[in-house]
Amino acid sequence: MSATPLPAPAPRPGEPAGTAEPLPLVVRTTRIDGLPDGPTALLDLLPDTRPLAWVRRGDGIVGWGEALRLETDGPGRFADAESAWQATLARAVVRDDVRLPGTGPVAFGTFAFDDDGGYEDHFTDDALRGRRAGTLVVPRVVVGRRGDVAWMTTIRPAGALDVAPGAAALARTRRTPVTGPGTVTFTDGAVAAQDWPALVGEAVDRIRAGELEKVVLARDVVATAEHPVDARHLLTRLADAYEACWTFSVGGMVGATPELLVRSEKGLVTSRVLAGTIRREPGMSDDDALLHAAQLARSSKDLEEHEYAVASVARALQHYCTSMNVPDAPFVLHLPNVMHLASDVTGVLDRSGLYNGGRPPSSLALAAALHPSAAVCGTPTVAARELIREIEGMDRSRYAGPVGWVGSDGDGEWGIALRSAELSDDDPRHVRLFAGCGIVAASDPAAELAESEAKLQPMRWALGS
Ligand SMILES: C=C(O[C@H]1C=CC=C(C(=O)O)[C@@H]1O)C(=O)O
Repeated sequence: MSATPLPAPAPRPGEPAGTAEPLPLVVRTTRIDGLPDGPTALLDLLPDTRPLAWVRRGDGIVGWGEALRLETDGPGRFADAESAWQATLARAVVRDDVRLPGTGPVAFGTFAFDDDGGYEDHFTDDALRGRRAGTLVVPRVVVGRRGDVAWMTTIRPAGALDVAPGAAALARTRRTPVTGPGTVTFTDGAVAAQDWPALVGEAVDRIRAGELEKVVLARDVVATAEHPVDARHLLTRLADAYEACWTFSVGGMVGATPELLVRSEKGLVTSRVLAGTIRREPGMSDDDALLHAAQLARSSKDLEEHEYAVASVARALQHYCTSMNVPDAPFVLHLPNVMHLASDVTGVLDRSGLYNGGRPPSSLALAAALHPSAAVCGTPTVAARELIREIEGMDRSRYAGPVGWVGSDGDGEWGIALRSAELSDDDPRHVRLFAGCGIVAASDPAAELAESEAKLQPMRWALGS
């Protein structure tokens, strides 16, 4: 694990370079007025370098700059990130005049789907590190909105130039115009689209043979753009068109996910569980959409897929809650490209600290406990993860891992990084798009390929000029 404050702290007298502890962070939050309304108003503030975002229906937080970056990896990536964050907070000097979720110190995070093992035959050491990584980024500036209240937070290592938060500081932020990617070509990722149904067929055989009940298999597509891909171009298009989703950007993972792994706010825990999908054709009438929704709600194959996902979330959350509400039946979530079976599971957080050395679990700890749910892995979890490692043949990296933010009181929101793309560090014109499908005994490989195409649609569209 490593913590990288920017700028690097100077060694104290007599101390060798590189061993100094990160300097304490100085954090100030102030209310700001005059932020325009609209689903992209926060995103429109972002500069082009490493934008950070978690926005839905115009509310949320965006950030830029790096006051601190915490890098972890392997099976301990969540716990190590949590303790590094707690250590950072313990030394921070905070003045928060707003006191809402997302004000004060905030870290944005993205975590790899998998943590370990089984890949050595397929991937190089470098690729393995990416697969296992976890990152928390504490921005220099955060701007947020919740309903009528907007705020700005500045975060700096003690001793760095003090920038008072407020409208004047916001106006001074240097922003280059958002650029489009130009012409974009798409090619097969690790597994060619035409070969993918055979993998689904293999999974169906293994399920029918009784090895497991459900597995989620994914595929990737590589996009190559004429110009460097500006994450802000993707973010604003997604936030405009997919308003029911959480539009995110952290560490080069960009997307609009409909699935909330966990929100923890003032003792109330919520998880939006999705599994079970039907495609929505472009131009479909409202009447046809309702017929499709009814078909989805009656589909025993989709209801089975959904039940496994809800059970996995309920099972993981029950250890942390004093009471829970798990809906008996799902509702149908309508998105522009697909409809999903959806269940909002809620619980009251056990604040006794019984399970966590006297402290209630943070939203990050809850995300760690819930990951990977059966919406992205399968049932039983271990068998499904093994089968994914064995047959998927793809580096999931941070696709289907938790992405979101955590605040100083532990409250925060973590989505599952779906309907997402990974921007390349090496070549800004390259982007990897991902989509996966839950497979059960009744799954049809050709239909799953069509479903994965529908799930790729938001990112393909966002890359349009
Ligand atoms: C794994 C993905 O979707 C999950 C979430 C909703 C519906 C799903 C399904 O019906 O298969 C998947 O469980 C993805 O979009 O890449």
